[in-house]
Amino acid sequence: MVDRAGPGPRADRWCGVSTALSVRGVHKWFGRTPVLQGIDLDVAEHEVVALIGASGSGKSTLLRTVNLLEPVDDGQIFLHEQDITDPRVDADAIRARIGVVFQHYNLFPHLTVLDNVTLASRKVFGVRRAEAAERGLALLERIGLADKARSYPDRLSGGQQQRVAIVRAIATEPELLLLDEITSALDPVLVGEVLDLVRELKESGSTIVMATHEMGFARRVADRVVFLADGRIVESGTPAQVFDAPEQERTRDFLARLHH
Ligand SMILES: Nc1ncnc2c1ncn2[C@@H]1O[C@H](COP(=O)(O)OP(=O)(O)OP(=O)(O)O)[C@@H](O)[C@H]1O
Repeated sequence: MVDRAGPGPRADRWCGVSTALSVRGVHKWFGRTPVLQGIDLDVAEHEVVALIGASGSGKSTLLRTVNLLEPVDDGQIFLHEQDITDPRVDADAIRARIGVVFQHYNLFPHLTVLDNVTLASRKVFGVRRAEAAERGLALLERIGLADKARSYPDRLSGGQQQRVAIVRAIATEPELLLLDEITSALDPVLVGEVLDLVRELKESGSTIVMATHEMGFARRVADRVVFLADGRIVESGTPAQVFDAPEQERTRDFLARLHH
């Protein structure tokens, strides 16, 4: 694997950064099919990493192993130096430290927008209703949707729902945010809205790992782009390095195919 990104400008900006996530030698099989074949990936605090690669290359599976939705078959994953693949860990407690947003917004349809945003703070962290509501409203304000607080999700556009799903994921101030194809179900205008929000999160210091098919999205938001093929990291670097001057033939082939 080739990583040309180095510490990069963000490491300078957030001086003294530590490693938020460390994936070490992770293997995963589905039956006899190897899906992750020795993944090593370190993500610094405040870093935004985009996983790119063909369909089936293992991006979602990697995110799912980090969120403990899939057990690893070999290797270890550390969240702020805690081995979260240790079978003795409390998986729910680990998941409470990680925010996740999927392609389909997955808001609870029977809960109002505000209750969607505050549910985890109240149920998992025991924050009092009034305090959770105040914080939830502030988050909705931030994305211009405070007037929808009492609405149900089906009254919102896809882009609005996806932004609510994102603020719901950050409402508990997670140490790490995993975004899995969050723009795939949206039309181009709405992609822009979601992109702006992710950029804002980046500016406020969130640590993000996102799987995406949108190279424009990866280029504009990521500090580092990681290209996966057949469950392996083939190449990693800054967006300019990977997109404009890929060193590996497989990366070049993948990018060339996107343009045809
Ligand atoms: N639960 C499962 N059982 C069996 N095979 C699975 C399962 N989940 C994923 N796979 C297989 O693992 C491989 C990697 O899938 P994964 O979803 O991680 O790829 P991806 O890079 O995220 O693809 P996409 O870009 O299409 O979302 C694929 O071959 C897929 O069919």
